[in-house]
Amino acid sequence: METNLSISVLKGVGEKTKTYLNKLGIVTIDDLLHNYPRSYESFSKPLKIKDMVLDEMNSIEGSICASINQLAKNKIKITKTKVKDDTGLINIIWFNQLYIKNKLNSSEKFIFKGKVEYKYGQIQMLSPEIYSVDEYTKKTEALQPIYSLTKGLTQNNMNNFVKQGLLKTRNQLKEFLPLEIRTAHGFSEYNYSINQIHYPFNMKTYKEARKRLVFDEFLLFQMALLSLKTVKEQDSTDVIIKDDTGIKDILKSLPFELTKAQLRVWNEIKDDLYSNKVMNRLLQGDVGSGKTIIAALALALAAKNGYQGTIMVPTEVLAKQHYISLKNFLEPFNIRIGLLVGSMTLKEKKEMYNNIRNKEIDIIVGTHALIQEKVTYNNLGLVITDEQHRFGVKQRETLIQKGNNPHILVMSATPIPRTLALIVYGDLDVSIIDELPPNRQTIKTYAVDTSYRSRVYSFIEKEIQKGRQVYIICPMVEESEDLDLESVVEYTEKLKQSINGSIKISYLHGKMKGKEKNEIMEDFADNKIQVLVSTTVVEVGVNVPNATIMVIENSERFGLAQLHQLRGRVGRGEHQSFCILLTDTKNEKTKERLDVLSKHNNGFIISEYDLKLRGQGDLFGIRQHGLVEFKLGNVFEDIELLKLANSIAKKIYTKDPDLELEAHQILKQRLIHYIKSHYVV
Ligand SMILES: Nc1ncnc2c1ncn2[C@@H]1O[C@H](COP(=O)(O)OP(=O)(O)OP(=O)(O)O)[C@@H](O)[C@H]1O
Repeated sequence: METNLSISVLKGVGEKTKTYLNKLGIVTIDDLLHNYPRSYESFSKPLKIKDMVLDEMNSIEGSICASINQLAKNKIKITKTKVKDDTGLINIIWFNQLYIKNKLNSSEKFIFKGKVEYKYGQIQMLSPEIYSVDEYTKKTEALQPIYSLTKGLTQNNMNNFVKQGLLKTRNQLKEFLPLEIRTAHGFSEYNYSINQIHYPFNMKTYKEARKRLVFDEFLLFQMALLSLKTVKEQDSTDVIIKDDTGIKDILKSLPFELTKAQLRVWNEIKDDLYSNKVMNRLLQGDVGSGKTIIAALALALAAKNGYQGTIMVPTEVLAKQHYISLKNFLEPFNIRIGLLVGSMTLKEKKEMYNNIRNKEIDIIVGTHALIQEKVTYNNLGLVITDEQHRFGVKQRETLIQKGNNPHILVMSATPIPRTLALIVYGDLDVSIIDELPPNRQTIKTYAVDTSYRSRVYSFIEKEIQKGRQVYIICPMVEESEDLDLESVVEYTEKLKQSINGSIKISYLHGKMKGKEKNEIMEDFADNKIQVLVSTTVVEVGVNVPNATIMVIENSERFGLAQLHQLRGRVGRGEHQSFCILLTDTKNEKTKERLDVLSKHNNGFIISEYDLKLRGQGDLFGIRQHGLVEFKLGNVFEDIELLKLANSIAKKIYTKDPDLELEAHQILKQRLIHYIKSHYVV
């Protein structure tokens, strides 16, 4: 059975439904079967009649006392039944289903599942489902899937499609885990697991299925990572870095001293660069901890030793900002910096390509534009990617390929525990900047409801009078039809009416052209714009130390890690900064989340809370940051399985580097499919 058949082969999937399913990432039967339930519900044990809860769904077990069929005045056919157990009696009513009366044999017991209401002066159950005792007992053990939906789809639709999918592929999915691994670690069979993850017989079979499928996800991910990784930790490099004399002068020229944590990390990086092995290091640091200067020093060291270096960042705004910082830090020391981003004109780009090729530039800062075919580097010795989880692994690889075993530094502001980082990022060494520069004041954070908005605006006016600047974050770009969310464009208009007319306000969002965005950010950096209303495009790494207020509208929409990142845009200078989280949420969990932010400023602590507060599979921003997408696996809770997958992936490659053994053929096919669907640039 070909599981990559289109979902259109299923009954009930027409063009419209197909687009709805596509929205959920479901294109083939294979996708459908790997679209696991979001959660499950099970049938609860039947209650005694006296314990029924009014206005809720109840299940009761009882026998029939009497049943009659009647015709009501409005011609509706009614079946009325009295059911009793040892605690009481209840009336049950069905409409237009006269056949039910014959079904209800008075010598048998039945289970009735339905809503109990007080109507016409008595308690009654309306149109319940009817089960035999045996049937119902089975249901209490089984788990019913609940799927994520999109507009146009119902749980019934999804159930129907998945059931058809399972029927079509019945026990013919190709098992790809070698038998040896399955038996050694007690993993259940593939077909069984897929069936059980959708319709578990009971909790035990669900757990078995989940364990197997989580392992699958982790194994494929680890194997993909290893297969894409052409540069291994142990590889030697021809990049020779010996002389750091120039660096001492740069350090002396800085307007600040490096913190202890920065110094430690800088030494770790320097040691790597001095060794004859390729550096493969992850640099983690909380927001505002000062990663940029470390990157600048590493690039300068490479340049002073005759090598080109690049730094690839996810947005043009950030590229421009890094370009300016690096110029300030390094140009006085005869290090030439260039910028390469998509929005440059063809002429500008061509000129930059030439400069790079002829080594008239030492350090190139840019976005994806850096990995274009036309870019030929001249002695590329160091590749830095900032916020790399926004890039596919493949993109990082493409850049590395353009050098001759260059050193690699990956920078990230998403705090994750060290053991996890090691696995999730492959075998990178990890350096952590766990200290903020001195004289930073804690950002005062408040979660308030929208009735405070006008007070917030007065506060904004006061800070602006003092010369400071403000960010306001809204979740949407344009007015949205079905959600009551603030949109950037509308909001800016409203804001202009609500605050002092002389305040300069502008907006920024991801759909604007690169050039336009750069101009706005430059104006904001130069204090030509005082209030910037923006979507989360400012989230990653924007550095305007004069900004002291961060207002986040609809803050309930964001995860903790993202809120922490957003808040990190203020408090980057000497002035006291504030973060105001506006929300009208009544949800206790959300309030708790916002409360964590009000109490804590340290990203590592916040990430631990995030883990505790969020449920399974929805961990602190990893998914939201696109770091790694696991459908079932939770890299924290399933860490043992992740470690196992890591070691088994390595074993498989050691034994069979090109996956040529017979026992690995189906695994290889599955892996190719996985890589194609996850990592194609
Ligand atoms: N040791 C230091 N002492 C004082 N200021 C510092 C120090 N190191 C960096 N800074 C300043 O702190 C600010 C934040 O630094 P940087 O932009 O490098 O942070 P970051 O780690 O990249 O943060 P983010 O992840 O939020 O982008 C900058 O204005 C920088 O000049």
